[in-house]
Amino acid sequence: MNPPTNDGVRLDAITFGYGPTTVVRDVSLALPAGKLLALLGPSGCGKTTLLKLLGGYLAPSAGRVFLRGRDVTALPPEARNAGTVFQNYALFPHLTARQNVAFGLEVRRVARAVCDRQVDDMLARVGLSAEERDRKPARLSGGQQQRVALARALIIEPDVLLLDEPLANLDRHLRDQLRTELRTLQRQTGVTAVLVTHDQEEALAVSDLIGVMAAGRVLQVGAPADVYDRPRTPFVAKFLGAANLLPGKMVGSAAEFVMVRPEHCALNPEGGRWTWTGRVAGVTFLGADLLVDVTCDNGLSLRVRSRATERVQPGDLVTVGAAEHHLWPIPDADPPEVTLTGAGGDALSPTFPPA
Ligand SMILES: Nc1ncnc2c1ncn2[C@@H]1O[C@H](COP(=O)(O)OP(=O)(O)OP(=O)(O)O)[C@@H](O)[C@H]1O
Repeated sequence: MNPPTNDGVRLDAITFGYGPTTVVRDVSLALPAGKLLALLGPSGCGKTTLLKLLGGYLAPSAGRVFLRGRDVTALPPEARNAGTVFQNYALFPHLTARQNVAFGLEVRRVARAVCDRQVDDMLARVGLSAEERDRKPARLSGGQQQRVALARALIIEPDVLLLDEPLANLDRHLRDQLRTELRTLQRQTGVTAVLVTHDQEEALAVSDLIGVMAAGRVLQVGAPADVYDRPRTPFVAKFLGAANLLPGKMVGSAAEFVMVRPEHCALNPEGGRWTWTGRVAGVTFLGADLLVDVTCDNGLSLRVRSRATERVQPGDLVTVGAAEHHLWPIPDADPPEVTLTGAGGDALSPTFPPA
């Protein structure tokens, strides 16, 4: 079968193990050219391994890898035209920023004058000042080093840009700023990109598509809002943000859980078909919002995100309501090797363990 020409990246049934331990299981996905895919999942789920399989640093035990419609499964990294940015920058310490970025062009024997111009253009695009360009990595901040790493990856006009937690070592403010810059640059250059992250917000904020991974599988791929609003499994629901998972079925659905996000729950609504009564177990002040945890008579715990102007205290008797269109019956179960609790600690404990 010929892959469609708008393919940026395609994985067909990729499986990989370190020795006998399988860490990537039968992964298939397609990313159109020019789009950014965020691979999101808890530590150890196989994100970096999948990125290495894309870059050619590892070879799959089964399946095929296509970049720009070309079957690269048997090709080594240097024949794949992939640009890579790692969490730890991995710049050449003895070279200046300029020389680091020029390296990829020199290997390709680009003429000196052309090379100089392109390197300067690229370093300007990533926001490095003229003076910083002549510094070695040790004299650049983490954010500046990551800008150089990005320039170095982009200057070769890669078929795919592979980003392995590139912002993880930066402080929060810089991380937010750089992720916006990264996204702008990716859009401007039109490069197809795959970003590995365990940060839900980062994945939702920068990507065209999110692939949620757990235990070596990609459980769902879709547009951020789609995956957030319509998760296919309980794990996906929980990993993308706080979720109330109500055990039980809605009429016409085989789902075992119905999801409602805390921001779609209201305290003491007037009327409504979907309401639960209980006592406030805890209140967390977040500035603009409050998180209100409610324990219902039947043992159910519900979290409500409401405006901080709401006046509630632990012990108050309240009603929690949600509009029917915000109730999402989760269509699939998690695969057996994926456990909500085992995969990521407390944040992933199901609110309502299955009976
Ligand atoms: N070189 C290796 N040899 C053996 N096992 C490995 C090796 N590298 C990774 N693993 C294991 O493979 C699994 C997947 O690792 P991988 O680094 O792909 O996960 P990850 O999702 O990127 O995690 P993190 O977010 O912590 O980097 C983990 O269980 C890990 O311990």
